[in-house]
Amino acid sequence: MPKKETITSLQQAKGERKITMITAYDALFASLFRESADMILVGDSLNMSFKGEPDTLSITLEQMIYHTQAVCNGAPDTFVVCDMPFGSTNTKEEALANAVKVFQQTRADAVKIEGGCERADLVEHLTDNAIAVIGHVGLLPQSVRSEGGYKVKGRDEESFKQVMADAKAIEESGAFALVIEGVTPALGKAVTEAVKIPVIGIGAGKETDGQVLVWSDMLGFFEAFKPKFVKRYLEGAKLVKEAVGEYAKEVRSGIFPAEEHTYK
Ligand SMILES: Nc1nc(=O)c2c([nH]1)NC[C@@H]1CN(c3ccc(C(=O)N[C@@H](CCC(=O)O)C(=O)O)cc3)CN21
Ligand SMILES: CC(C)C(=O)C(=O)O
Ligand SMILES: [Mg+2]
Repeated sequence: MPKKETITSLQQAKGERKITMITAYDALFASLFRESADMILVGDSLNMSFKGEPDTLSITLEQMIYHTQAVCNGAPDTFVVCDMPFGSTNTKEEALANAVKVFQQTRADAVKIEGGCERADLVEHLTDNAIAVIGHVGLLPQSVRSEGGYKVKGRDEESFKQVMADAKAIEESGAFALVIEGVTPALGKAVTEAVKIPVIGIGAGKETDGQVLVWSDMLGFFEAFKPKFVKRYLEGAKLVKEAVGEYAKEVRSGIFPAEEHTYK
């Protein structure tokens, strides 16, 4: 098993090697990812692909903590990041209290917070109080209702400049890394060059310091979700359906259970 990444080793990776991040929501899959991924993100995307909700907004801090505990159990030697859910970081005080809860109730190494300039003070309050923070700029899934959809950033000058300012403000606030989501490759590159902290992209082109994907998307389990930035490395849904179909057929025909599956 590779050695657990540290904040220092992740920061030293910038310009030297690409950082690989994948989400996980449970111990079993986390244990399968630990040998390949540098970091595991317990993403609030689990509200969609695990719970089946239409967006990420309704997941609670308690649910995030439960899944983070599971992931830490499955990947004890992997750097684990817990997404701070919608509504858990509205004020500095609330954000710190909730991040402390995450650190006390799980073995997460860091938390991730969506937002730019408007959250910079809040992120600084956390980093001042020994909470390791990853920022998240660009397309912000927790703003889907206020923005009226998932909108790629950087196609116009205004959003390009805004995301650049967001990234710099979050770096200033002491975040040790940044996730950038749903931006043009030019903006992904510009942000990566503008900050000293590692920038991990999702739908942000190939010039970032690393990549993150949602496990159920890249393994082809989440059939309904196939935005442009997802590459399928496995046809999970197809394989699972075939296997369960085979099982059902064998039960119905009496092939399963066979002699070797039966107690003597
Ligand atoms: N399973 C899963 N995977 C994710 O990557 C993910 C989640 N859930 N939930 C939280 C957010 C939501 N994400 C999303 C959701 C939709 C689009 C989307 O519809 N993208 C359009 C872009 C439209 C445009 O060009 O402006 C696309 O067609 O790719 C993108 C990211 C990414 N995150
Ligand atoms: C898409 C990634 C970056 C995320 O925030 C999540 O999985 O919730
Ligand atoms: Mg998230």
